[in-house]
Amino acid sequence: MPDFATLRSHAARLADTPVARLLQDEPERARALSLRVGPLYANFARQRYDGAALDALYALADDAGFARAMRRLLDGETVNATEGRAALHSALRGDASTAPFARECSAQAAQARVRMRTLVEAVVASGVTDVVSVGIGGSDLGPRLVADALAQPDARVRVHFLSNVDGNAARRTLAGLDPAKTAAILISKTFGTQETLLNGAIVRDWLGDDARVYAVSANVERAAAFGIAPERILPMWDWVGGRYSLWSAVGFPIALAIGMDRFEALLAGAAELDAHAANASPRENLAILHALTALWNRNALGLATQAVLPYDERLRLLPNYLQQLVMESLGKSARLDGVPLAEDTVPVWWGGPGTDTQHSFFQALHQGTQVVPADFIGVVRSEDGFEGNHRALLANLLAQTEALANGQSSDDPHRAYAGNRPSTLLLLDALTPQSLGMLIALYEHSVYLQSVAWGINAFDQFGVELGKQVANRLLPALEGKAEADDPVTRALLAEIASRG
Ligand SMILES: O=P(O)(O)OC[C@H]1O[C@H](O)[C@H](O)[C@@H](O)[C@@H]1O
Repeated sequence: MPDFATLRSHAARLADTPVARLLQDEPERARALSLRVGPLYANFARQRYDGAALDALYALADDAGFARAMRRLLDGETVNATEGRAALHSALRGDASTAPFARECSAQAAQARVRMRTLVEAVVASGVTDVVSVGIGGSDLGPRLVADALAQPDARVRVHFLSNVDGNAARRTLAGLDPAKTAAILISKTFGTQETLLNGAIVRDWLGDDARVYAVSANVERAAAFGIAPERILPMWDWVGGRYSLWSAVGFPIALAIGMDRFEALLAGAAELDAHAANASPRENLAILHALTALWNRNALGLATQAVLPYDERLRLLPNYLQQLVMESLGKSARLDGVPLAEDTVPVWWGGPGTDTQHSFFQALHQGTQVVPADFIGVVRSEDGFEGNHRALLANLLAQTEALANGQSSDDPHRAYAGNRPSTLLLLDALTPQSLGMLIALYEHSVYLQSVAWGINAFDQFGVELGKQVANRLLPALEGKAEADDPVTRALLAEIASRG
């Protein structure tokens, strides 16, 4: 087990040394704690570690076997041990491995992309103006984020996303669409997800024409049984985790929204980050420093939440996407060997876009009793045509990271800012398919390395099963055909029945 106690002793030693002091004492800090990978720059100078603490963190990376673990991932070894599977999202976007299984998977992914390109062209050529993408969780959040971030005003088809089982979501999504000019894609790795099957049936019936219904699934039989013709089903595989799947045919809506070439540029950006994460030495490795910073804030400083604050409207869905990526991957309390963990794992991830959130929850970030470490994300060139706005956006981004770190003293406690609130700044040269691919892949690898340090499986999600099972048992109770076992649920069902 990596040595978290040593990290805590460094945190105790630094308890009275705020970030502002570290910056004063280490004139090179701003430069020394920055890294660049292509268009992605990162600055960690406002984190609360010093050189000795960083040495301890890199020693932990070594003890935990980060480099070996990265190889195991990319080579397609069974990193998802509880389900006996690989997690080869890297094979969806490049050739990061010479291992035969990983190469075979890359080849399958490339073949699927050829089919996907043909289907994208067919949909665009068919005169369809709108596409409804039906999926949830990993079959929704990634495509939704990327399609929204890279949306083009002159796109030939508009893509809409439908996830929630609440019928209001279907009603709102379909309102204003013309069934004769709309296609649907049902995305579900298992093709057994309640929300997607119910919403998929609504959209299929509303369309009234099966010829415009497509599917992406690892379960072709179930998709076919739903009435979707095999030539309109794109594949998924059990060696890809749902929340790591936007690089596969799950990205079909992305390719429809931004074009297949730009979708492939997104993959190329992620592949570049894969190569960096696998090959850069630990001290030059952005995925490693990002992961170590997360471990420092969680296990050395004991900080229980983490904010993600994109200063770019186009990245407004990044916090939602990262909530699943990070919290479904790392929200575990048993180690791979089944032993309960002695350390805390994932903090609560939350956030929202700046500058909006400055006017909502930033008060608490500056003066609340909980210190919340934050990832700020900015874009140097906005290309939105409003330069004055963009300068204001960047000024706010820089100001917030500075104010949180440095604080400001005052004789009036109500007007004092304690400062010493850590943040990382991630800066993209521009928001392009390539840079966005890199950014997402950075988070994927950081999450994986954190799981390695904790000895947990980042690729299962058994925690979501129980609620689904209980919901299925309660369906007949809601129809009045059965009784619930739980006394509170029974009382609630009676209340609902009396008002329904
Ligand atoms: O793609 P599907 O099989 O429909 O799964 C959709 C989602 O539902 C599950 O409950 C999991 O929590 C997610 O990891 C998954 O992405």
